[in-house]
Amino acid sequence: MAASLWQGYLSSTSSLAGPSSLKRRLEAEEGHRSQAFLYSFASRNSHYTGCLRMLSPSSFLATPMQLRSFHISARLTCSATISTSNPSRIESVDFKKLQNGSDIRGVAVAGVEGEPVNLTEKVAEAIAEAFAVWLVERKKGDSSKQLRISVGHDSRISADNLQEAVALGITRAGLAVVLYGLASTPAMFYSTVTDREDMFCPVDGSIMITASHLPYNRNGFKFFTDSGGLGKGDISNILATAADIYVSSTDDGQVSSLGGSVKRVPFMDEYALSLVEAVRKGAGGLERPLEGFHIIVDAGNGAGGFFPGKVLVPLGASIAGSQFLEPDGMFPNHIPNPEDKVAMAAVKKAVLDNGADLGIVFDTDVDRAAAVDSKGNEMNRNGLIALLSAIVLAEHPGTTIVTDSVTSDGLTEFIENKLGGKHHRFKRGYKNVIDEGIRLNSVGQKCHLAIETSGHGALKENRWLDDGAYLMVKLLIKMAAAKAAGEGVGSKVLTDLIKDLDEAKVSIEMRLKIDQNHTDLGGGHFKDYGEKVLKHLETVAESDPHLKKAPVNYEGVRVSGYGGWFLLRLSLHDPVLPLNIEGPSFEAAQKIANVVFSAVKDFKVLDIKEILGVRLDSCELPIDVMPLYEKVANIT
Ligand SMILES: O=P(O)(O)OC[C@H]1O[C@H](O)[C@H](O)[C@@H](O)[C@@H]1O
Repeated sequence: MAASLWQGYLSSTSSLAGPSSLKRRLEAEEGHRSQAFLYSFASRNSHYTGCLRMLSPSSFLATPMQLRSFHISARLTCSATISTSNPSRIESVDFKKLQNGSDIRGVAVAGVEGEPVNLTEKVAEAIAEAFAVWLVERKKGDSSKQLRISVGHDSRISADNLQEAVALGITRAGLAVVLYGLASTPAMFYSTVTDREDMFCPVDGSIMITASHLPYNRNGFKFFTDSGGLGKGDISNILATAADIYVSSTDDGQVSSLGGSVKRVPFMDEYALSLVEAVRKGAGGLERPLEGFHIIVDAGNGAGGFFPGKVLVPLGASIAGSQFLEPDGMFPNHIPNPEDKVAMAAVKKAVLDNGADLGIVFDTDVDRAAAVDSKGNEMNRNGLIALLSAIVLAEHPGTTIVTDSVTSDGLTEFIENKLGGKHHRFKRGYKNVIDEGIRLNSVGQKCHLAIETSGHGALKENRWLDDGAYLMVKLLIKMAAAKAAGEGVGSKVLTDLIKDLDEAKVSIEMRLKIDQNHTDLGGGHFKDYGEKVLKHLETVAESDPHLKKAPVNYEGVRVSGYGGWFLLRLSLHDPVLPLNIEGPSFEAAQKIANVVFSAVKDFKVLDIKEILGVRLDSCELPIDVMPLYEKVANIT
């Protein structure tokens, strides 16, 4: 039996508790990883899973307690023929719980109390295999060639392990794998519609390994074909297939090899070039249309670090002061999330400190974005929607703008009365919003932009690709065009576009939890309970002369009154009723909060502490409702 000797880094990313198997994964790196071998085997008395990889010091970290610094250099002797004589059945997993709307999300790294790992490598393998099976079924008319799937990931610490597992699952189903490494979610969709055989494109399907802005211990998957992101129904089917694959597999120590159907290509370069070309085209064909502009990017240590060097620099912009471009799955600086106040404050500070013209912030996987102008004014949430609406409506007068449900009344007024467009306020959820934009066009109602307050957004001209980077491309084109027209360099052209947007003085978002362990729930489903709360609130609101129910509304209860509005709705995923309130003053917001409070206070399963926080004076606030006042920091 010939033994192979390897040297590299050994680290643990799994629970220290329980009789979990030991897996060692060895990857030989030769040149550009032209040859990759994957071995796995089990050991009953080990209490951690391991990962060994050569020359890859950055991503393999230790237990979450010491994640930043734990690296053990090890010499391991490993034989491909090792096997156990007693194969153990793998631990049971509730695959349904991994569904998050049209995404898959789970806990991939152990160590956070109350959050056991449910997205193990074995689970990931089964899910990837199930996606491959789904894809084969869908493309069965085209059986002449081996189908291929691209795989990319964001900067999470579990990314490399999951990527290997995903590649294994796909090859087991007999499909080819194209690995992109660190990538953005929109680039993955782009790979399904790009004609570049030297890059193995178009691929038939694509998997992005990401959990967006969620904490470091989570991870998940998004799936694409050339028709866009998979929907909820497809994800449910894939998870059901994956559960079957998973239970019929054993952790038997058999050698698995990725074989030769795995390729690696620098696809992000190709995608970045498409953004560069879009700006050049939009700016009248100039090679360096951003010459003279100083633009700062804050990637929050996610996957967006490519943007300054590969998009802005070729266009001629200065990127000095751009920050947090290095991928770091512990997100040491701030959460990469354009809705997050700390993230927005960070990019704002960088813009002001450096005297830049514009700041751009991305979420972890770059399907969401926001901006700040040279004065530090934030252009996110309603502001970003207003800005993109102004740009799109100038190109397509009268078009419909589809948004999510938590957009402001001020935005409607701006789109309809100032820009002459139509605001179609739909449901929360980027896929809901984008699909609605596509549907409207199919029934003859023109729509060119579908965008959420979260910073997700898609344009018809860009194949409805949900792409934060492309939203920023639209802003860059506007700035470049203004410069070319002799209107000067800077972001004033953007600021001016939304000067008539009337933003509410107070904007509050709360998430009222439905306690699933409460005896009053009586074993019922939280969604049914939430619906009861909403029904009751609706009845109360209808009988209150100060209030007016929104005439058209697609989810929850949306009501105007006291110069502002509220929306209470069921979360898309969680046992939570998110409550949004906007008002012209804190007093008005309090009055609105009182309405909701009085209506829902007898629903004991609902945690209404947060509303209490709005009702009381700050001096009377109990400690546990204090966080509300951070939310109220939106008072302008
Ligand atoms: O309904 P919520 O819990 O507020 O979540 C709603 C959000 O869920 C996910 O994060 C989706 O990616 C977003 O598009 C959506 O807006």
